[in-house]
Amino acid sequence: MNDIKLAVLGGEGVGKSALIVRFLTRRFIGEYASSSECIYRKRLSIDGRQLNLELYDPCSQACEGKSTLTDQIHWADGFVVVYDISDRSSFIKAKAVVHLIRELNLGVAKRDADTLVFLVGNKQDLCHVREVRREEGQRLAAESRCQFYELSAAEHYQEVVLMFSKMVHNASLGGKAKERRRRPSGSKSMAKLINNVFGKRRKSV
Ligand SMILES: Nc1nc2c(ncn2[C@@H]2O[C@H](COP(=O)(O)OP(=O)(O)OP(=O)(O)O)[C@@H](O)[C@H]2O)c(=O)[nH]1
Repeated sequence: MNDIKLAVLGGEGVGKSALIVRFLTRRFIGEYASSSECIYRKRLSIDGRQLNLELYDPCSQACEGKSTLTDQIHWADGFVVVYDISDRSSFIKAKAVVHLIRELNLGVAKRDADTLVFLVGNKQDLCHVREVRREEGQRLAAESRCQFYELSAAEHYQEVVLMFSKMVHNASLGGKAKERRRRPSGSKSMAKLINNVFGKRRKSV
């Protein structure tokens, strides 16, 4: 069975947990605990194949055992980088995250340059107080070889599911190559790294 590991990254309060919870449970519950990082786990069937999905939701505030962005980037098969369209500072942060992912990819190996990254402008329902134009998101995505989405965890259930499903599908296609790249360092050391980075917090939905 394939294991797919996705990290949802971005600034504080952009709606990372809201997007994950919407995808996994269909619900938008409004308020989400943000004092700890966690990994949500779910078994999925995509194109008739069984997959174990792990979705990493970081902690924006200072918290025990907090992993670094570099650790998160090394752990995941794909990234959803989120900003809030009504908060320009969150777009600047998303841009920095996307650039860092691309820089680290190049540092590891040239063939990793196209690691899967989706750029998501969330809170589209707040477009009356928009601070980031859609074209700016599109431009950053095009420059950084990302797929781009503007959506609302609050109002667009179908779009949120489509976005994550596409990410899981694409990550599953690249999984074998990734597994081959991981093998030389040994699966034990990978498991150890994950435990060191994320501790033992796990959530199943
Ligand atoms: N209007 C609107 N509010 C949203 C949307 N998504 C999330 N929110 C709200 O934004 C706030 C932050 O959402 P979270 O999901 O906790 O954001 P986060 O990025 O996980 O936050 P941290 O873990 O603190 O970094 C909450 O009050 C959510 O209800 C959206 O699509 N539209």
